[in-house]
Amino acid sequence: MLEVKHIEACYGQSVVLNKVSLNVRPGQAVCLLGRNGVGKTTFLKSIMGLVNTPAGSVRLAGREMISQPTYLRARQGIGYVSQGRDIFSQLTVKENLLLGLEVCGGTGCIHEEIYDLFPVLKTMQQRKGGDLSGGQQQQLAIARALVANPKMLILDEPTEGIQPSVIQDIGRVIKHLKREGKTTILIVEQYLDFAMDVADYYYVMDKGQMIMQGLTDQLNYDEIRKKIAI
Ligand SMILES: Nc1ncnc2c1ncn2[C@@H]1O[C@H](COP(=O)(O)OP(=O)(O)OP(=O)(O)O)[C@@H](O)[C@H]1O
Repeated sequence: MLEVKHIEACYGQSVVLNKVSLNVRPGQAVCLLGRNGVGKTTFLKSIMGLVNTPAGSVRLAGREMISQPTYLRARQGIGYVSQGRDIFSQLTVKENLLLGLEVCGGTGCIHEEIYDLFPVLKTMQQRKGGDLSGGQQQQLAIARALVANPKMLILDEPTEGIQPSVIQDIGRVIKHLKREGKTTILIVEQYLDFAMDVADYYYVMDKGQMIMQGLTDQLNYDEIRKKIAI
């Protein structure tokens, strides 16, 4: 579904990613692990066209996207939930969700399934985004990405700073999406237990390069912990 090949990314003169490759097969959930500052967020931004990528290729369902602007990548089916969540604090929960439909030209509606996945959003539809807790904002950000039915959902550290019960809820949603088979998922995560619970395959990044990869059910916990420990 997603094939990233030999991608390079830089901020000005500073090269952050050096020929990084990663594949996510249709219906899979893949996690990208690594210490702080190794380039994980930059990698996701490269997929979305939010950083300068002088070399490499990003294909979604076989289609090259590397020269396309971010909005076209989103329109082709990538839902991206950034680390900061980017909730509009002065808009209501419902208005934030409606913005998710802009990806497909503002047409369509918020299907009941979204509220089934995140019941808290139904009860809080008229509340301002800024009044929600961090965990509720994270759920809103994921829901907003899902309203456009993305082929590929990309999550940047969805558990960061979030209480355990909400982490469990987010884990349940990811597993549900996998079971449904309609959405392929790529997650950057530092919380190893969560990543192993939801993902089928893992990559480990260090200093702008992939250093390990494999099936999560064959993963050696101690070895990985050493690679991602701060
Ligand atoms: N906008 C920017 N301008 C310049 N350098 C940046 C910018 N954003 C990130 N960097 C640098 O790029 C490198 C990789 O950062 P990145 O945020 O991709 O890492 P990360 O693995 O996602 O870390 P974290 O887990 O802390 O989010 C770091 O050295 C960082 O300082």
